[in-house]
Amino acid sequence: MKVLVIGAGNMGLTYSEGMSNSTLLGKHNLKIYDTDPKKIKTLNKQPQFDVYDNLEDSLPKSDIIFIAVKPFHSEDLFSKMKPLINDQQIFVSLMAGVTIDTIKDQLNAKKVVRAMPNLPAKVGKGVTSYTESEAVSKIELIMVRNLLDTTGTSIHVNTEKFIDASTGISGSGPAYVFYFMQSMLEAALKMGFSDYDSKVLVSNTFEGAIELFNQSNLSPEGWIDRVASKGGTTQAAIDSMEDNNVKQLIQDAAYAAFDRAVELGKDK
Ligand SMILES: NC(=O)C1=CN([C@@H]2O[C@H](COP(=O)(O)OP(=O)(O)OC[C@H]3O[C@@H](n4cnc5c(N)ncnc54)[C@H](O)[C@@H]3O)[C@@H](O)[C@H]2O)C=CC1
Ligand SMILES: O=C(O)[C@@H]1CCC=N1
Repeated sequence: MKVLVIGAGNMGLTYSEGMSNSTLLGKHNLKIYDTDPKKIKTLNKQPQFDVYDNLEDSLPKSDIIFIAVKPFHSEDLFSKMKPLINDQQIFVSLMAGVTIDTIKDQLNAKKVVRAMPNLPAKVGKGVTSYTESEAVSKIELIMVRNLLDTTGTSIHVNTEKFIDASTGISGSGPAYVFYFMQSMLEAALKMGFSDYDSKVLVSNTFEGAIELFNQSNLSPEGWIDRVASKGGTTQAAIDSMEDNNVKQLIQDAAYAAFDRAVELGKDK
């Protein structure tokens, strides 16, 4: 099985590293193609990848092709790929919004998997949702899933609506968590802690809370009850968030990302 990754940015490189560190692909079965000469130069120093600056030499002989460019680059890319592809190849798009129908039409491809990963894939803790076009067989889907899972875990969804929805939850989600972290860091700094101490307080609070959650069957609400004493400090904080409708605002944000994913698909 020969894999090509198109676009060596955050996501493309993360997947390339995940796949090359796994036992799924033998040596020289992972190719990376990018148009940025600086990226090519840096990547050429990494022996685990075969790096290409053109599609003619990299695309025709690949079995599974990951597409990890920004959505607005897809149209131009597809027009260049179109003459070089065949019906047996499987295209795995990591792009937000771009629909399977768009990929099938603009690329003239049959086998398409649309996936929505997230950035913790960089540390093997990613979560990816994925769905496929009719022409992708069960075995092919398992092969793709195994490749996706080299960066963490994945869930299969039956419709693309859930790819757009998961963009609003898990795809963009790490940024919401970082936003919360940034807010807590700024609060700690305002209270007079040093940069270093603020970071230790905030990062360990997040890490510890996630660990508690993962090691139990308790819901986040259940854990809030364990932290909060009646009439105490946590209750004061939670009351303040409830008064300010923070839960609703976070849900609105997730829906804004979901809506934007749908909109990106319509722009094409
Ligand atoms: N960054 C994230 O957290 C997530 C990103 N995504 C999706 O992944 C895709 C890539 O995002 P990032 O990796 O963050 O972008 P990025 O900007 O880090 O990487 C894109 C790469 O594509 C290359 N490129 C541009 N045009 C090209 C072309 N025609 N042929 C070959 N290479 C080309 C660029 O040189 C760059 O290296 C996007 O479509 C995004 O929607 C999905 C989920 C999470
Ligand atoms: O912001 C974006 O459009 C991409 C998709 C999910 C995370 N990053």
